[in-house]
Amino acid sequence: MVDIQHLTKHFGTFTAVDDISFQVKRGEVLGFLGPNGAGKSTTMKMITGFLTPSAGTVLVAGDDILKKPLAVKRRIGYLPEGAPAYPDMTPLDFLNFIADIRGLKGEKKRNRIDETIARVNLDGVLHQTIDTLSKGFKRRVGLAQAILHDPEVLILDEPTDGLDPNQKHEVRGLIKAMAQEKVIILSTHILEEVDAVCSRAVIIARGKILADGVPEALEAKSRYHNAITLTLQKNQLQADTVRNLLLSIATVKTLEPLAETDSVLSYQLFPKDNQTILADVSHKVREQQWIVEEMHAEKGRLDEVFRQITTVTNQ
Ligand SMILES: Nc1ncnc2c1ncn2[C@@H]1O[C@H](COP(=O)(O)OP(=O)(O)OP(=O)(O)O)[C@@H](O)[C@H]1O
Repeated sequence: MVDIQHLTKHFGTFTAVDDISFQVKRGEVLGFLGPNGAGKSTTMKMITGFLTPSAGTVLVAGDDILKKPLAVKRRIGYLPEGAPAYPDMTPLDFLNFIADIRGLKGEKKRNRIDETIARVNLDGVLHQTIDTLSKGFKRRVGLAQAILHDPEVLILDEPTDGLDPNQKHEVRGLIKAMAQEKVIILSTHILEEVDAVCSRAVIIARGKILADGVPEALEAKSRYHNAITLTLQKNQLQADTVRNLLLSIATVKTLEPLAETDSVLSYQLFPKDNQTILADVSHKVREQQWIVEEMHAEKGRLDEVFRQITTVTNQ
C-alpha cells in the first residue's frame, strides 16, 4: 500500500533523510523510532506531500505522490507533530471545515462527522473553542481531522506526545482499533509504545534506517534476551558459593549481581548464544533447595537495543 524507494531530503548541504526505502502493507502498524532530529517528521512530510523529496519516490496504492498528489492525499490522513488546529474554532466548526475541504457533502458528511466524534470521544467539548481544550482533547481533535474521510493510510507524527498516561492509553486503544483495515505509520520516542501498538518497528538515526523488524526480533538483539533475574532468600547462603554454582551451569555465560544483602541474593544471569536457560537454572535451584523470591526470563530490552544501534552511528 505504501512503497517508499530511496527517499532523500537535503536542506542546503545538510541531509535530513538519506536514501531510505521500505514498504508497508495493509494491517501493519509501523512504528518509526529515532532520536531527536533523526528525520522522522521530514520523512512523514514527504510521504504526505507536504515536502518535496530531493530524490526518491513515494507510491501510495500505486500512485506517485508527485505525479498524482490529490489521489494520494485522498487516501491519507495526517496528524502533524503537535496536532495543529485553528485555536479560535470549536471542534465542530473545525471538523465541518475539514469535511468541506475533503469534499464530503450532505448525509455522508453528517455521518462521517458523527462517527468520528463518537470514535474519538469529542462529544463533551464540541462547542468549546479549541484553544481552551486540554492537550488530550486537542490531540483527539487532531486525530479526528486525520480520520474524518476514513483514509486507508494514517500517518501520525508523535500521536501520544505530551499526553498523560490515561490519555496515552486511550489514543493507543484508538490506533489499535483502526489498525486492521488500514496502514498506520506513527513516529514515537517512546519505546513502550512500540510494544503497545506496533506490529513492526523501523529505527532511524541521522536520516538512515538502522533496523527494521517485528518488535520481538529487535528485542532479541538485546543482550537481555532470555536473560534471567533470580532472587533467592539469603538464609545461610554464601554469595560466593551461590555465584560459583550459578556460573557452573553449562548454558550460563555471565552473571551480574543485582543485590547481595542480609535478606536476599539477586542476580541477572546471561545465557550463552541467546539460548533459553530457564530450565537449567530451575534445575540448579531445586538441586540446591534454594528458596526463590523471584525468577523470570526477559524478552529483551528495546531501549537497550535502541541506544546501542543509535549511538554506534553517532560515533
Ligand atoms: N525546513 C528545514 N530546514 C532545515 N533543516 C531542517 C528543516 N526541517 C528539518 N530540518 C532538520 O532535519 C533534521 C531532521 O528533522 P526531523 O524533524 O525530521 O527529525 P525528527 O526525527 O522528526 O525529530 P524529532 O523527534 O525531534 O521531531 C533535523 O536536524 C532538523 O533540524
